[in-house]
Amino acid sequence: MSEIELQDVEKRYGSVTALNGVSLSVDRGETVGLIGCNGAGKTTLFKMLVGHETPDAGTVSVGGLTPDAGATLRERVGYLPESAGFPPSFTGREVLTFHAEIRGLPADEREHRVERVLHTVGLDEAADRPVGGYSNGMNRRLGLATTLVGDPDVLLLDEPTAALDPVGVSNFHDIIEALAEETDITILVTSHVLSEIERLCDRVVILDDGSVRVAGDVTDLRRTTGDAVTVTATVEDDAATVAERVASWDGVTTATADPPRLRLDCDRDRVFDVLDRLRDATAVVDVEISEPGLDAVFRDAVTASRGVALSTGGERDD
Ligand SMILES: Nc1ncnc2c1ncn2[C@@H]1O[C@H](COP(=O)(O)OP(=O)(O)OP(=O)(O)O)[C@@H](O)[C@H]1O
Repeated sequence: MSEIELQDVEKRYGSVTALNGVSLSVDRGETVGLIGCNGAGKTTLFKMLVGHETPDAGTVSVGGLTPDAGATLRERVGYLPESAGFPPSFTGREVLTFHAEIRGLPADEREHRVERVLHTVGLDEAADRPVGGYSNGMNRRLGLATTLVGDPDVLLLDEPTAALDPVGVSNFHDIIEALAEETDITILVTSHVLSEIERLCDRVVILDDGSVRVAGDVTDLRRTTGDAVTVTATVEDDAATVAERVASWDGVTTATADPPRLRLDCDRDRVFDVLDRLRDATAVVDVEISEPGLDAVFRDAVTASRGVALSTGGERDD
């Protein structure tokens, strides 16, 4: 049986339809990414899974519980909202002990559980410092620890790494990957950084305007973007002139220049012929071949649902 099951879920706020017939099934132990533009309905869906909202129509079940199960549901679900603040004078350990208490952990288990989650998120050494002095990354990891202290079956992470520096992002990813690998916790994560979803998730769900547009295995979805690969090369000759010449070659779909870089979209089975020709035509300093990522899948899904092309990466519409 699925850990999370939504059937034709609708949620309205006045005249705004936040969720419009969402059906979704997530198995225990899966890590699923939820992506969509601002206002697509991601946070509303999370709030429903943790029982902060109830559906106007349709059904929601998490581990067999419905959103109106209240505290019983919240014991099973750890929810890390987009922003979570803590009293600055509390130490990390005090924050977690408080969360352990409100989650109803017996007093004799609290200390051990707090110690364990401090270790999981790498805050052992900072445990007794006031959180007012924590970095953004440490704050986010403490937020994650507050969700883990109740030993949840389901973890909901809403843009968990927004505003973190690259080291903070990488530390956070390592923790999530370890959790996914070493436990059977079910993880749902939203992000506007699609490479993050590609790294962390087995499956992805694309929401737009309150509806699921695409859902599937990350690798399979990337394959649906066709047989194109992108070659990025640094060339010694003027890249714009080279791009003009290369644009008409067999196997090249588009050629653009951002001197000294050249960017070519090529047919996958012709890419090495194109590279050989390129090397004959100009001195190539370095070259990189990349496959289309989730950003292409996302753009196609949203473009198809709206009937208009997104102008840029398309992750945000604000
Ligand atoms: N409490 C509320 N009252 C009124 N409208 C709301 C409320 N919560 C959400 N909405 C509206 O529902 C829609 C979906 O919002 P939601 O926050 O779920 O989107 P989101 O995908 O999480 O967006 P973001 O990426 O910006 O966080 C938006 O149009 C939003 O304005």
